[in-house]
Amino acid sequence: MAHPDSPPALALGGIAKHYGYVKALDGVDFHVNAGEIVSLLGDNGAGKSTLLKVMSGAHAPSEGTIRIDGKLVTKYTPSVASDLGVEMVYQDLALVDTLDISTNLQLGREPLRPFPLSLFGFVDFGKMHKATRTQLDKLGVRTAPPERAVEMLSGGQRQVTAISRAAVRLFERGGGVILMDEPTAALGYEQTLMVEALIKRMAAAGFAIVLVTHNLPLCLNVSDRIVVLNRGRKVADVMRAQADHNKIVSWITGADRAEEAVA
Ligand SMILES: Nc1ncnc2c1ncn2[C@@H]1O[C@H](COP(=O)(O)OP(=O)(O)OP(=O)(O)O)[C@@H](O)[C@H]1O
Repeated sequence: MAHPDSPPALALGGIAKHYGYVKALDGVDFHVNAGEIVSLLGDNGAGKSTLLKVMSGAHAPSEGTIRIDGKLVTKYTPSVASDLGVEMVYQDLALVDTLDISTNLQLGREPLRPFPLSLFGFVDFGKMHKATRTQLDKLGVRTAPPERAVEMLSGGQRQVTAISRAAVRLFERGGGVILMDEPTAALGYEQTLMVEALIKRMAAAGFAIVLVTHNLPLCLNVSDRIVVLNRGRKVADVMRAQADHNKIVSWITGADRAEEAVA
């Protein structure tokens, strides 16, 4: 867990986002601390993806501030986010199917062989697979051998690989924020448990985790805190213990005077 005096790993202040006449977000404050799992919930069109895209640098907010580890960031883009330790795990996973797990994890950072061994191929696959195995061991991930092609993996194994890839990058810098968009969409029961366990291990390792999901059981199982958006406004921001299934549904649907729940 973060030191109580540490600033949040990621903090958004007064975020508004307009798409033409559509006000997708309206004055949203949001933060996540190191070691914390925050679920972001809301009905279709509530603004979850838009807020996640603001956090990842993919969308510039129309108004508001972004702070990483307490520092105000201007000109926030996906590459600035990545440099500052904010990694997004996309719903479509963005893995290269024809390549193995190792290459997907190390893409762009593959260990190279020195001359004259490079005459037999530039990439040192032995070293790369070994490094991947060590990294996956650190994450407690044992799904498939690093040599296996991603196209041979199950949905759950692919999801775990995508999350591991973000985690491996962040491990190298000693922490950071992982943003996940529907990590268990289209996964079976066992696979969801596998992803759930990985999310918890990563938070225990000190990562800050933001989870956009429609999966209430997942949210209730893993979250430390739950944030609900309704028509672009934050209507609840509560610790897990203060939420249950019925309350969450009423915040999502707006059936409650939910502003009372905003901390
Ligand atoms: N690129 C865009 N151009 C115009 N309007 C957009 C765009 N992206 C989102 N919107 C609008 O902004 C609002 C919020 O959309 P957003 O995708 O953030 O919601 P969401 O909570 O992620 O919904 P879902 O659960 O369906 O993915 C919606 O009214 C949506 O139609």
